[in-house]
Amino acid sequence: MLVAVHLPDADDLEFTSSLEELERLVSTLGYKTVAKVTQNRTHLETAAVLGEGKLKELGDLTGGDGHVGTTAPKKKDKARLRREAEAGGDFDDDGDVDVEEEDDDFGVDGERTAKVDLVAVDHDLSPSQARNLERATGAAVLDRTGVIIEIFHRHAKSREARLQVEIARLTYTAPRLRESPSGKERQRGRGAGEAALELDRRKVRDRIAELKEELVAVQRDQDVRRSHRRQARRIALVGYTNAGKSSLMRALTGSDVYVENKLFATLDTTVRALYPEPKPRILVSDTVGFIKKLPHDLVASFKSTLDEALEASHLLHVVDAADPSWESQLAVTREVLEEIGAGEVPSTLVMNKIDRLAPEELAALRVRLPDAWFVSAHDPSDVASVRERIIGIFEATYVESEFVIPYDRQAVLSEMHDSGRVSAERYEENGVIVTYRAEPEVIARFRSKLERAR
Ligand SMILES: Nc1nc2c(ncn2[C@@H]2O[C@H](COP(=O)(O)OP(=O)(O)OP(=O)(O)O)[C@@H](O)[C@H]2O)c(=O)[nH]1
Ligand SMILES: [Mg+2]
Repeated sequence: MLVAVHLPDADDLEFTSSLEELERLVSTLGYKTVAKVTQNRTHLETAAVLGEGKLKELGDLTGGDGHVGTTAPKKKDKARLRREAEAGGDFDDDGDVDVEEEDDDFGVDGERTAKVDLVAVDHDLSPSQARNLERATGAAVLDRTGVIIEIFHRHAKSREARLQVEIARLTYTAPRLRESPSGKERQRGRGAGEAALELDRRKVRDRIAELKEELVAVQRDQDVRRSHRRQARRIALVGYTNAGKSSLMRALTGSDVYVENKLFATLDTTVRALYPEPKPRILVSDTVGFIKKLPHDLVASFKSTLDEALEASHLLHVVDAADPSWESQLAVTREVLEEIGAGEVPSTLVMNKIDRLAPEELAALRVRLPDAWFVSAHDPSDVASVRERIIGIFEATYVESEFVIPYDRQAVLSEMHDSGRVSAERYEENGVIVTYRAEPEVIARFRSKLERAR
């Protein structure tokens, strides 16, 4: 069940697309949305976001009693416990959790026929709002941040990503611990509860510190690995989630990175060489997608997941041109890039999925964005032209120079072929005269190499 309040500062498109995005986010978690409860209001209600009447309506739909009672929530906490148990929660070693029956025949017209597993709210909830909503609905409640953290938690694969997500998750859960005592604490009775809570909070703090240390170690290892790749020329694909970065990566590198029509299909950076390989080769990084209202702790985790990519000399900013909210997605991506210190890296807009646009829409966009590349990642000839243009980006920095390479130093000539473009070779008495185009640093490197040999 999705819940959102249409506040006066959001226009209709923003409101619906945000809600649709939330729907896609929960579907990434494996939930099917059965209904959306929305309300026009000037502000969010302090107690439980929705007004009293709407809250009652929501309770009817979810099988809860629809108000923020004062009694200790007994039954309702099971949902939370179960979720935490499923998610491998760190605080509840109480494995003895009742699993409530699941029932699929939910009356969309709002009859009280079945329970829902999750109420996802498209606003940031305070711990007490979340708590109150859980009481009123009898279901587990997550806000957008909680949903996103949960996705990362379930899907992060690399050691580094998992550490970062765990830190974000604990930081998110810690304040919520205060107002929602876990089963373990309740068993200990009232007085003990307080002490146990203190203990739990301290445990969380210690654990966060521990994880941060581990993270530093993992990152040190990666720095070493990265420095081996440093000479390579690199570009990074960045952009909003589901824009088509991985699809483009696959097509450009002939690799089989994961592509899926779901949000946050990619959570780790992968690096592959452009294929067929130009000389010198160019590395392409595929990165995690951005999303609006990205939880702050995850921004930090994005930063480090993205660090590698940000060492790229050029960013291809991939945009889903067929998404009605592409403009705000573009703005969000730029903001986050700015925030993680990548605002200055040169970038090119790649308007993707143009196969989904009507010809006149495409024409209008071309006029608006004269410098952007317009492509479909599914069209091989578009991909080929992206490849050529990527090579072009690097060759644009080339300068031309002439070298004399003695006959006993022909190995240097073959190295030169590997790191730039040899445009002419003339065999003379004292060696091969080579007209060479490459990056200025590369030219300088060969100069000093040949000087030294003399
Ligand atoms: N029609 C069309 N669909 C595309 C195109 N490029 C990608 N898609 C589809 O868009 C969906 C998302 O593609 P991905 O490549 O996984 O997107 P991503 O940017 O890597 O997404 P995240 O990893 O979730 O951030 C998939 O269903 C793709 O098949 C395109 O040019 N045209
Ligand atoms: Mg991807």
